[in-house]
Amino acid sequence: MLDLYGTPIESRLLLGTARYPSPIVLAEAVKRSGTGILTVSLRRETAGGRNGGAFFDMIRELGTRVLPNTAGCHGASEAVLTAKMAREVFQTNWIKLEVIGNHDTLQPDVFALVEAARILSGEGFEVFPYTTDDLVVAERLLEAGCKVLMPWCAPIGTAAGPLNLSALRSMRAHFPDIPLIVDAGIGRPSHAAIVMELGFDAVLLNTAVAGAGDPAAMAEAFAKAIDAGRQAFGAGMLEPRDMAVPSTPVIGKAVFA
Ligand SMILES: CC(=O)[C@@H](O)[C@H](O)COP(=O)(O)O
Repeated sequence: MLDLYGTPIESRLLLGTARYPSPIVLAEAVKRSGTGILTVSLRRETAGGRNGGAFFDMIRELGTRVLPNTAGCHGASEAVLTAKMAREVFQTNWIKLEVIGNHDTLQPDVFALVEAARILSGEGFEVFPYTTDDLVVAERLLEAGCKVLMPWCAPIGTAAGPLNLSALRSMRAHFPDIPLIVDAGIGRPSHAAIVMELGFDAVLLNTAVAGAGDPAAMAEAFAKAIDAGRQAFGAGMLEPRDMAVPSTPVIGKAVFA
């Protein structure tokens, strides 16, 4: 079972809660996904014109564990402040730490991310950093106290799928014992299956489900793909070969008259 900061989690799908057509559709998607963790943006919901309090109440009523996030924060101090608000609102030390460094790509500012991770870990938070697939940054985040890493596979909201499989593969190989959750850029269930087949521990996604024609059906499709990818990883997959190998062994030679 997936273990995140000592908490066992059954489902390997973490789901975002933004951009659903309605709260009812969100609730149905959560149910059919079987997810054990929902991520909720503090800044978007409190500043986005909606009534943040009512939205947070609705999320609590779903009864699923919440991983609040600092989406929309652009500096370490803003992210730290938002994390502290999240701790008050959701009574949890978990925080998905997002510090955005570029408006167009929503690429994380990895320098501010490491700084914020160090401050928050020092204050008792259990930090889930949204990061790139860079190994040196990953090392720094672990040194800063993170025990889980959340590398992107493509920029947020692009649905582009894994853009750099080789970087993801080396991340898995370098950190065999650290829970690695692919976060952002997943567009299709097949993308989720691919990263799970590489040995990633879980997937976090939002746009591909919330923006689907039928979000609840898509949530279920993702859950199945994630389970299939995980099972395939555990079952031991064949490596691709250059030369053909007959799938039916042939004994002796056929004689044609
Ligand atoms: C909801 C959330 O936390 C997003 O910032 C996250 O990174 C998901 O990205 P996608 O919307 O691309 O799945």
